[in-house]
Amino acid sequence: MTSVKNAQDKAATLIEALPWIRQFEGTVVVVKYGGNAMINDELRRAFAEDIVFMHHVGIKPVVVHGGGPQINAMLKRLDIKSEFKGGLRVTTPEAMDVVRMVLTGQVGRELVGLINAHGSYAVGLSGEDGALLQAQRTGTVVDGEQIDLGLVGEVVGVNPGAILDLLEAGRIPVISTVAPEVGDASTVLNVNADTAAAALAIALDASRLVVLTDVEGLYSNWPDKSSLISEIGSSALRAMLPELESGMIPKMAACLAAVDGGVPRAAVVDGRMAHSVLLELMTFEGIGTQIFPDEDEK
Ligand SMILES: Nc1ncnc2c1ncn2[C@@H]1O[C@H](COP(=O)(O)OP(=O)(O)O)[C@@H](O)[C@H]1O
Ligand SMILES: CC(=O)N[C@@H](CCC(=O)OP(=O)(O)O)C(=O)O
Repeated sequence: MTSVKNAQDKAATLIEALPWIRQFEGTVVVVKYGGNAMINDELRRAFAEDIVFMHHVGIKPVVVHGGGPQINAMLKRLDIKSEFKGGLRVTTPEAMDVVRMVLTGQVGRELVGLINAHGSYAVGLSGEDGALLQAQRTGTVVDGEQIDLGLVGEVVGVNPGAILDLLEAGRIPVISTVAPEVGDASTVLNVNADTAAAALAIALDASRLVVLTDVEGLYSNWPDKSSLISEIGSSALRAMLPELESGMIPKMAACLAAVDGGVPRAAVVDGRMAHSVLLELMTFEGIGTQIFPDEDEK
């Protein structure tokens, strides 16, 4: 009897996914995989399974990855100092070489390998390939003071041609977020992966931006973990932005930019939970924090 009940539960779970599969079929979903969410092999494998599952039900996943902790580890090994201001890494030319090497040569390669354990789907590329991203140097403001971040860029242009070609060919693009500087393609800039994922989601007309990180979502009263916000409209989030700290600043600014730019929903979910991408996309409740445009306010 138990096994029949188990089988029925499994069938119910599959059926729950049906309206979502219908809704997202044929659409682009940009999934940002944060370095802090790449905790162990089991979770990384579950992430790759979610992406391959999406591909097989007719969704077009585009993976944009981070790798902040992995960059930190390599900088430490090489004895290069690095600090964050306003959630962004102050990037010297020496650090930039490491950022590019780790994101494109290490983290991106590993993700491609994990996805391709299921078949030859994933193709890795960076913002430099096919002039995918163009970036402009940017600073940040901390406590009212303008800070120079060095070789850090914000995305000012996206050439989605290379991605669209890959999607058309049935591939899964895996993107690392270093980008040539506008007007000087020989200089590469370090772009925060959340920022880049939002720009790509807008340019690709994505139906969702899903951001995996190492917290359940956005807390209204960080670090009080009882204050998880399950959904928030764009104006309310805009009002919260000046209060946010560290990595949540670029993350929430990116979700807001995506929704303002026409992406119907952005969500921040807990990448420490296996299959968080599918749970967010394919269940009625979703998980984490979902950001919606003001006009959808109930
Ligand atoms: N209001 C908040 N709600 C949730 N997390 C917050 C908040 N403010 C700051 N944080 C911090 O932001 C971190 C996520 O950003 P970050 O470390 O850059 O993640 P990732 O590597 O996934 O991009 C969380 O681990 C948490 O320490
Ligand atoms: C400018 C800037 O801060 N760039 C990030 C790029 C990687 C990233 O965004 O990684 P996560 O998503 O894991 O945080 C950095 O150097 O760490």
